[in-house]
Order: sequence, then structure tokens, then C-alpha cells
Amino acid sequence: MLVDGKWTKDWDPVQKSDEKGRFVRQVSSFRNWITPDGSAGPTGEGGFKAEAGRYRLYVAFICPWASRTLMARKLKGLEDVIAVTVVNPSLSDEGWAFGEYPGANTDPIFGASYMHEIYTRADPHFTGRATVPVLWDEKTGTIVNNESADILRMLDTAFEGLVPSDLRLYPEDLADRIDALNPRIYDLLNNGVYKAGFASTQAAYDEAVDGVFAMLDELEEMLTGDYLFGDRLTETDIRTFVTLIRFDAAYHGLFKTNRRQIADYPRLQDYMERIYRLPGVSATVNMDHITCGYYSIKALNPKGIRPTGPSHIEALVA
Ligand SMILES: N[C@@H](CCC(=O)N[C@@H](CS)C(=O)NCC(=O)O)C(=O)O
Repeated sequence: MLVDGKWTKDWDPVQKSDEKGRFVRQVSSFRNWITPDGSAGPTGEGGFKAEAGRYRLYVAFICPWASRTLMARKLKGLEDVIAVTVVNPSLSDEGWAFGEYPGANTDPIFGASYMHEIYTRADPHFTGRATVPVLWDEKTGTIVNNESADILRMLDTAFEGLVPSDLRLYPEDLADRIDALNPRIYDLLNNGVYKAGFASTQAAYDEAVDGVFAMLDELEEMLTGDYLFGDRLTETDIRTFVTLIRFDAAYHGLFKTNRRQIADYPRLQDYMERIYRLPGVSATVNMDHITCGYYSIKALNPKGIRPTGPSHIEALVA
């Protein structure tokens, strides 16, 4: 991680634990918003007007949080408006690296080797983990935002004047229900699988796994239409999909969330496939990066051996 703008060697590639051995994810620190006229958004400072070609997303295909933003970019038709740079799938000794892995990119702006250099370009004294996604402003040379929940929401409306879209990921009439369900899905499922995988006590693992499967059971019950809230896809579906698509191939084995697979939940499996087949979505799912990235986490898989399969996921992404 970075400490006062300097890369520190003795960083722990696994994020923090609390006193009970529970995994704790770092809070994001750049919280500005792109808006149609450059006025300030719900958090942070103004000055980030929606303009084509001005912004870039730095992402990892392995990362579910980054993948939320990639999905929104595709579904909102913003491919020609916002550029993307993809890091290598596995964390290096200096965190995310740009490079040569198939499907990854070199850094087109600075020729940086590591993601942490992008953080110190924005703040030479940055202290914290150099996480993805990062939404970068090429005009002012800084990070607009590194919180995927914010980026997902701003992509829904910020560029409407440039690229109108019929899709509303956060429609007003569903806002209350979305705001009520998102934090539960985050805590129990999106981050819940990480809490299971990185638990350092049996009790922390047991608690996390119970939460994961309670949430999956609840979502299976809830899914009576095409999407969680009926016939309209929302940001909650994106936030759910990114975890479902990684579950059977990575979390079930590596994170030990092995009570059931998504394939054992008929509605969730159909729902996941339905979203996967929406135009543009499959291009945001790189299963090679996902399995390479997760199974290269040394703390959980010291020898780096990557399992084959599962065959139903291989068939889906083939
Ligand atoms: N709150 C962030 C979390 C992002 C995050 O934790 N990303 C992970 C990858 S899945 C990361 O970059 N980890 C690198 C590190 O912790 O050093 C978001 O949702 O945007």
C-alpha cells in the first residue's frame, strides 16, 4: 500500500481484519462526481463536467467492484465516451500492475508500471491501498472517484446529454427499494464471500458463510420476474450479477463458500445467464482473468494451482 505517497514493501495483500478475525474492506477516498454541468455531486467537489473522451476507467477484470462500472459503461452505451485500461489479473509485489497478460493493457497516459503510480499522480501524499476501479480525469490529471457504487450511479445520469439511454439503473420509483436492498446484498453477499474467504477465525467464517447463503436463498425466493425488481434491470442487478458470475468458478472453491453453487439455484442461475446475455455484458466478464486472479492469491492458495472447470461455467463463457 501507499504511505504518504511512497510504496511500502511490507504491505499485506489481504485487507484488514477486526479483533474477531473478520475481513474489513478499506473505505474509498476520492468521492467526486461527474455531472452534466460540472456542478458538485452528492459528495466531493465540482469541476467534472460530462465530456466525451475526457475520462478513463482503470479496472481489473477479476474485480467485482470494477466490473460493476464496466457493465454500466456498456449497458449505458458509453464505450466511445469513457476509455478503459485493464490491469493484469494477479496482484504483484507492488499491487495491481499494467502489462502483458492477454486482455490487460499498458498504461496509455503515463506509461506507469503500477496502479499505485496513478494514485500518487492524483495525490503525491496518498496513504492507502491502490484499489480499482479508478475513474480518472485526463483533463485535470486527477482521480474523480474510486468508489464503484458512486461510479455506477453517476454513469446512469451524468452523460445523458451526450448519450441518451432508455435504461435507468436507479429509477426514482424504485430508489427506496434499491437503497434498502443494496447494503444487505453488499454486506452478506458481495463482501460476504470475501469475509468467508479471508476469515481468520472459524467463527468469522461460519458467520460469513451463513450470511452468504441466507442472501442467496432470499434472492432465489425474490426472483419471480426477469430481474430483482420485476421487468426492469437496475443497479442492484448489476451489483448482484458480478458476484454470481464469479461464485461457482472462484468463491465456491477458493473462498470455501461451498454449501451450494449458483447452479443449484434454478432462478438465480437463469437470472445470471439472462444478464450475461444482455448486449455488451459478456465482454465485461473475462473468466480467464477471474480464475487466474483469484487463484493467484497466495494467502489462500500458496502454490497458485488453478483448478479446471466448473464445466457449466466454461460452457457459458465459451
Ligand atoms: N470500495 C471499493 C473497493 C474496491 C476494491 O476493494 N478493489 C480491490 C479489488 S477487488 C482492490 O483493488 N484491491 C487491491 C488492494 O487492496 O490493494 C469499490 O467498491 O470501488
